[in-house]
Amino acid sequence: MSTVIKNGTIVTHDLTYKADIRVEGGKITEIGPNLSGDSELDATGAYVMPGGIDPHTHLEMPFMGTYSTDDFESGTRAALSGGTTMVIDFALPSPGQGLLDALKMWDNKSGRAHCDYSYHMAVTWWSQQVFDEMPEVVARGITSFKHFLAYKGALMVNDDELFSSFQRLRELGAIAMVHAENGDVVAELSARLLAEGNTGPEGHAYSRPTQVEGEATNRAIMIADMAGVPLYVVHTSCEESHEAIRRAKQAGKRVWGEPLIQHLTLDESEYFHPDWDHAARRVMSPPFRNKMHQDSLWNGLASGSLSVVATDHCAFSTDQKRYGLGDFTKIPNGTGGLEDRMPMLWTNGVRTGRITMNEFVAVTSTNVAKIFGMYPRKGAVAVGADADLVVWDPEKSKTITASTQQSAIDYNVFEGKEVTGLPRFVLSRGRVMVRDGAFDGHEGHGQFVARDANGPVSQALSAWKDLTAPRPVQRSGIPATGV
Ligand SMILES: NC(=O)NCCC(=O)O
Ligand SMILES: [Zn+2]
Ligand SMILES: [Zn+2]
Repeated sequence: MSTVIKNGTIVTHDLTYKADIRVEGGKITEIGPNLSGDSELDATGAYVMPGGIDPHTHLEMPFMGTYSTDDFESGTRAALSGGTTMVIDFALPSPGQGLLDALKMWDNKSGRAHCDYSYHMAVTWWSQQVFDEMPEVVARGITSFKHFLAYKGALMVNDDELFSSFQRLRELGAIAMVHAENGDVVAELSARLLAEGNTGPEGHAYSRPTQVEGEATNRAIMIADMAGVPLYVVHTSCEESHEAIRRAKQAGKRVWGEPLIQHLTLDESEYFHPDWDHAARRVMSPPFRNKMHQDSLWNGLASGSLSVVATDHCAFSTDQKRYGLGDFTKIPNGTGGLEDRMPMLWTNGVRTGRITMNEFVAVTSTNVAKIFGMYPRKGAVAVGADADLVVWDPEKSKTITASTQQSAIDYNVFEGKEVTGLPRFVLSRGRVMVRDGAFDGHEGHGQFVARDANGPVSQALSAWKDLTAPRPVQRSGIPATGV
């Protein structure tokens, strides 16, 4: 059975052209004019793009005494409804828990996914066991490892652990990832703010100024460079962090930055809202920033110093947020966004001229696939690629509201925002999951995607580090050892 997407304009990260696409057996089998097939999807007036890939989600994640509410079922339903056809979630061992044990837990949850998925592994503690289990994790196609420099006393690792882990990742050809906020400083500032009576959600923003992010980003970049491993900085929210990434890139270091759609489009005024629930629902780390920082992030996407737009989807209900009434440090950190990332980025990025359509495809899909070792199977409109495709109607509009969303939580941080640019059809390995805007998915359709280690960037960096590694100077006439 073949499906043909007809009369659309294909938009990839580097090309825009008119052609039809034939899909068969879950793959793209032909691209060209005047194709026909067993069934047809009309893409007249629409763009046909690689489905979005969100490289940063936390579905049913144990965190801050609870579990994030969206699981692999509701989370991937939300993803597909917004044009995202793959997510990479974080397998998160509790400190003391083995990596392989955590993977089993994530495998038990992900069977309900509607779309394809992969995992990053989190390194939340360091030991011989973690060191020994890393090769098996990489062999299973989980080739990126996240480290938290924040969340002191919970998930945070120290610099010696970070350096040990980064060196191991270099040996394995894996990618290092970092949540870059200085957890020691955040803990001190939080204690002081609480003691001074700053107990509300705005205290969360006060406790995490941009300096804590800039410092930690710079530190992680330098440690990664000394270890010789490529580094991916998650949720880059401010100029200080972006500046560190920009500077590192200019100096030839291998680093990528990932702004979130929330940081691009929402600002810190949310935390000063008179309604406690409104403010607490927006508590995430790092917090939202001001317009200057937002401009920096947009400019980074346009110039290429920032590479990906993600969501960090980690959705907690209002009741869960209320764990933090009277103490902002107990508000579960995280916001949703999976259904809204693509329409919000299109509306605020492409329609305003901040980024091009091709840049949109790059930062929502292709760059993710390249960085994380699954290109061109994912992130491409090419013969042989998985038929993860979105037929994007640039004129279709809606107002975002929790009452019609797929996410299981009771609010939406983008409530009331008008978006123009929405999926008409979304295909996951050829199966139509969204039809004329209506969800028509299938629980359990999603498959795990094993990713490659030792990508071109890892190879190049390793070769350069080997070439420039310290070597003893060979001197004649002087004994090599003392007498
Ligand atoms: N970002 C956030 O506030 N929650 C999710 C966990 C993380 O990525 O730090
Ligand atoms: Zn994080
Ligand atoms: Zn996260």
